Amino acid sequence: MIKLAKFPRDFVWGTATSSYQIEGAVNEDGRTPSIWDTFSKTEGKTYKGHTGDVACDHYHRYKEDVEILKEIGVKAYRFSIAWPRIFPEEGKYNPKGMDFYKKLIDELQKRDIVPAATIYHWDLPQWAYDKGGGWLNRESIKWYVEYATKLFEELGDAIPLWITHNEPWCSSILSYGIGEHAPGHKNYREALIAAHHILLSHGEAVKAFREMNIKGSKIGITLNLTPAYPASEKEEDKLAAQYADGFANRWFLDPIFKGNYPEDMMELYSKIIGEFDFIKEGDLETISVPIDFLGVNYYTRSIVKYDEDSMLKAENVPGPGKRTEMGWEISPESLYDLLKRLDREYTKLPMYITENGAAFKDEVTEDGRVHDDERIEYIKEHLKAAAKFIGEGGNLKGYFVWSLMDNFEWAHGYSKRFGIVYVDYTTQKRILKDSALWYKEVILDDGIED
Ligand SMILES: OC[C@@H]1[C@@H](O)[C@H](O)[C@@H](O)c2nc(CNc3ccccc3)cn21
Repeated sequence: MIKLAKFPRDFVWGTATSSYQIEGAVNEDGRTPSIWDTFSKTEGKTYKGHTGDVACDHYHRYKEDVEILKEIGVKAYRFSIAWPRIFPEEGKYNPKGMDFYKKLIDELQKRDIVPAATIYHWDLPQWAYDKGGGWLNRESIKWYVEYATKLFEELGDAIPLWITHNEPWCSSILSYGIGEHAPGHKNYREALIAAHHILLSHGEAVKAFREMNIKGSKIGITLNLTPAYPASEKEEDKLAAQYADGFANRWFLDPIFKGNYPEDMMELYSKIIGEFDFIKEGDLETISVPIDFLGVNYYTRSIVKYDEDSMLKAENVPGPGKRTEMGWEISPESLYDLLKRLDREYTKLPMYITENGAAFKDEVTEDGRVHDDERIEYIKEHLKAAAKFIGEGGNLKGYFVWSLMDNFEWAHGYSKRFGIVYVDYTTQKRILKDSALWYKEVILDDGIED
């Protein structure tokens, strides 16, 4: 069999999850509610009122799940830490909450699996929201740094890859502006204030991490990035794509890597939100403190045409490609374009694809298996794009499939399955899908065969 794409021997093959989506045990060992506990229990916010109360019961089944990671042969496992387990109340550290993560890390280390920890993957403690709206309150930076510092103290060098935030775009724009995610606000000025405070909290945590001089550990941030393409060669469609790119990507990439918000978006947004009085002297220096790597979450691209009436002057146009169960166009070539653009315009730092994957209609067939050929195809095509970038000298160091297992898909509840491992939520039985068996071979070969 010829190899379609070969990866470096030290390429980091992983899978990813997040705390609220898999753990369950929402009232156990001192954990208090997060904004997602509140949001998911609010009428109409999630599919059929689904919540993370039980999820994949990973809090109790973590040993079995780490054994599955070993069976698949991953080199690294990206998970997130639930802030409400660590600080159930402001200023009140909960060692029992930390103990869970120490046990999880211990299981990973026993199997030579590298832990990659996301400090914040959207489960803000409800107490923080109750004090001035969570990320709307500039005090959230202090609360976050206290939380992150405790993690560095307790887990420090046991975690080689620290990720400050998962997708600030989602925890701000989607959550305070569009309202699809917790806390469900629909106020664009609030969204930009939240984004600013989240980015500031990132910078302050990196500074705290540097002061602690944690040997062998690296720190970065994960951004969800969606390349925007014009629907035609018309100048107005190109302008629409510029604004769509600013909305999704540059509003976060520029402050982190260039130390400023993009001028064109500042001008556009000022007409909507008024003064940027929440940006203080020195903030952009803090946000742009040097990091060690960039995490890239890639799923799909956008194609836009000019729309005078929309805030962004852009209207999405459906692409020609096949779609996943989320309705997202499958566009592996756009991942290559994205990686090349990041390398060209933003950073030569190591990058990790910290999430890439797809939801498809998965079912357990008579043979007790899940033949998810579409997911194999999706991952294969995106790995080929990644290999092409590496082959051209691109500094891509790893790839984490989203997700290890089916889990709570936010507003979609359990209706969308992203896992390479199937979860039967009535029995909590795990079944390795064909994609997990295929990924195992890719990892063994450090490459893809057709
Ligand atoms: O939707 C799949 C995953 C989700 O389960 C992860 O928790 C999250 O990190 C994640 N981010 C994206 C891409 N961004 C996005 C865009 C619109 C809505 C929700 C997420 C996809 N995903």
